[in-house]
Amino acid sequence: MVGLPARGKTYIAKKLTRYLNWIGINTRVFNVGEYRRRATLQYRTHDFFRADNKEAMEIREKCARDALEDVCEWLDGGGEVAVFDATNTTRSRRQLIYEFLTVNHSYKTFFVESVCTDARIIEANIKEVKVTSPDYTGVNKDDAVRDFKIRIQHYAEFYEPLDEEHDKDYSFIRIYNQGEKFLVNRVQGHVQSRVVYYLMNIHVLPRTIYVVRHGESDMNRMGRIGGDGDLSKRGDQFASALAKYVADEKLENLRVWTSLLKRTIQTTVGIDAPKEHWKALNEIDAGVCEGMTYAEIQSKFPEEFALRDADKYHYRYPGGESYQDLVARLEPVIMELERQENVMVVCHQAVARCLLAYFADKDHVELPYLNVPLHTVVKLTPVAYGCLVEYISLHVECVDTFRPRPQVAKRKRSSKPGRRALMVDPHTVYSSVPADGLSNGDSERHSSSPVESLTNGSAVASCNGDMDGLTIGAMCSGVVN
Ligand SMILES: O=P(O)(O)OC[C@H]1O[C@@](CO)(OP(=O)(O)O)[C@@H](O)[C@@H]1O
Repeated sequence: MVGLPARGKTYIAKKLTRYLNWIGINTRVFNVGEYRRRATLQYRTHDFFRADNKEAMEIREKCARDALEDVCEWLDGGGEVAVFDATNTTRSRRQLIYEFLTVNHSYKTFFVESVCTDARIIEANIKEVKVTSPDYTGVNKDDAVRDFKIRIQHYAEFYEPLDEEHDKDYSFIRIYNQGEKFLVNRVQGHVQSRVVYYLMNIHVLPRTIYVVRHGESDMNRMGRIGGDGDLSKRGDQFASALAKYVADEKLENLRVWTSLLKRTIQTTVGIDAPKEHWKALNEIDAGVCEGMTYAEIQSKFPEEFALRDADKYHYRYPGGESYQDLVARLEPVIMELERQENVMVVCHQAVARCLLAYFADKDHVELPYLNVPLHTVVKLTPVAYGCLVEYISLHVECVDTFRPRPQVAKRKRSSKPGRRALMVDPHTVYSSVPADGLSNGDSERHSSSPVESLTNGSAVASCNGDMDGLTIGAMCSGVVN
């Protein structure tokens, strides 16, 4: 990152990192401010940032070098992208970065500069995020704003922006006033071009995104997966409740997106807003298992069933898709969502999980077990460095289609290279979702053993998904080595 303080660098760094991780590129932010805070501990005024403060300058240099060492260690250990979040406002600092990472370690360096000349944006940024920074713990808000503005001046005295002449050999993007215009130079390779495309699509205007599953379907009531069934009577009631909810929210220029499947289109009939239907929003394709209950899959394809339980994110149904495939299919949807303002996406269980994982920064282990109940609106509101996630039940009864992370999952080393050796008990009994009322997770699985040990000595702790009303943070995060 490059740019004066309060130019949204950390916002960009975190958002980009969330996106790259979601598409499967292992990415991490290294924030030099955190190294500085660890090194200095006590509160520092703007004096600390004066270029003639020799002692402070040495500390700042050391922090940057330490962070760069950590970047290298992390990339050497299998990390794919490191976002080096600091001001990096001088040519000498950028040269140090380039020499360290590209010349000495052969990693590609790509600079992302945020240039901001709009005083209102800077003021808003200072007030929204800077005064609550740990640098100003216990400091009065006005004093913090005043101090921070002087800190910016100290940086501004020595600021050398990236420019086409001096920096023509570097790969970089300059973003002006949060996306008003861009200058892109020497993009090298696939990752950089995806980064550029992403950064050119995001915006910071306030808006709300709603992710909703279709109303309960006849297939849901029978506990059958996939297919293209109609809504049940209760599903229709939810459709009416949703139309009322949308009308009450009084959103400007709301757009409604559905999949091409009947149950999502039927759910939106009463909503008074322009609608678009995306094939990319169709539910995960369960291949040969389409239309079956989990119990039927388990009895007809016990090995497949066990494989899915062992690694639900990567498991691909024969003739169908995996969650990983689904994320790839949904990337254009995410990109378009980033470009839009208020949008309601009416979709399906697996699709909703993938979209929510992006917004709430959930990893591949948690993603396929996020609990997204039917007849519930998930409301996403962007806040400083992330997203507020609210679950709003519209109080229309429905079945529970959530199948918790299985309790029984053993692995042992394979004797045949390349073939995953699994010891998931394919005989654990499943019952289908009851057709006559609200089910809880208990109705679905009756398993025997609570925790299984792995052959390498560590354990997989099982846990059930849970929702705490406001966030989807309390989900499973078991680690499988
Ligand atoms: O990945 P799992 O947990 O099986 O959930 C996906 C399943 O959810 C279901 C319901 O069980 O989605 P949907 O919301 O479209 O009805 C199935 O169609 C789909 O296969």
